[in-house]
Amino acid sequence: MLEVDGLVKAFGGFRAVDGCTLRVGKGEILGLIGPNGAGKTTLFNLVAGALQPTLGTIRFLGEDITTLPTDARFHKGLVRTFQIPHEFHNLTARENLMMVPPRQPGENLFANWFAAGKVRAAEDAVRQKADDTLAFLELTHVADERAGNLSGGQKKLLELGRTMMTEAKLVLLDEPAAGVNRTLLRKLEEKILILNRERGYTFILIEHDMEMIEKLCAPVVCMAEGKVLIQGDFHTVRSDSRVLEAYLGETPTAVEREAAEHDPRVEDLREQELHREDL
Ligand SMILES: Nc1ncnc2c1ncn2[C@@H]1O[C@H](COP(=O)(O)OP(=O)(O)OP(=O)(O)O)[C@@H](O)[C@H]1O
Repeated sequence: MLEVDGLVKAFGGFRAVDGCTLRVGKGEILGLIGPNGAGKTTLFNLVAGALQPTLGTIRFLGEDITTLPTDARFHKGLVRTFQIPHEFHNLTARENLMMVPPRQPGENLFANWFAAGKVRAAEDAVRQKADDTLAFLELTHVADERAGNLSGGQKKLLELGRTMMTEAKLVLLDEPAAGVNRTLLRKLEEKILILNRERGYTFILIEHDMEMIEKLCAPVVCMAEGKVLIQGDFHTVRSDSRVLEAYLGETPTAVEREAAEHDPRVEDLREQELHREDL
């Protein structure tokens, strides 16, 4: 579905992404992990079209999209979730979903004037789709609530819902677990799995929460210093010494080592490793 070849993004003399080659197959939920500054978000920005690569190519469904603008990629079904924009906080959850479909007939002045009935029918269809999406996400009870008043987890579900209002094929999720409580996290995971297994969505998911990566993602790709370090199943990647080294830093100073020792992500990796050994 997605083929990234030799991708480089240089900021001045520094390469945030440094020769990335990656394949994402249809129906996968690919987990992208790596320490801070590994280049994950920059890679997302390149794939979504928010940044132009210095070198390399990106193909989506067999088509070279390297120079296509973001909205053209969006129309092809390559969708990145974004935090709900600040100016949308005063809109209700339902209205936030209804804003998504591009080129609504209601936006066209002449269509409004000449075909008011048609516009109303289209708006009714969009409203219905928004209500179906809210029902799927179990957010019907907050349909008329201002988006700004929703909890962190509800906002994440709504962001996922915005991708369901389009014909999304590949969805890029940037840290979906961040700021979400455990209960809503389980719900978010469940919805991602249903969208993947029953509705054919492919996902790339950047995440520091290793539990979520383990539950949802195959394959897992670990990036470090702008490069793909390793790709494989969660257990293979987790137990690869290069991955642990990347999280700890190759030649850490005493202070850095002390900080890394207490990094919750490293503790998380270690804990899971010990748990695996127990088994
Ligand atoms: N616009 C920019 N100009 C200069 N340097 C940048 C720019 N954007 C990112 N970088 C640098 O590129 C590197 C990779 O950043 P990026 O945000 O892609 O990492 P990341 O893997 O997503 O990290 P995190 O997990 O902390 O979000 C970092 O060193 C960052 O400071």
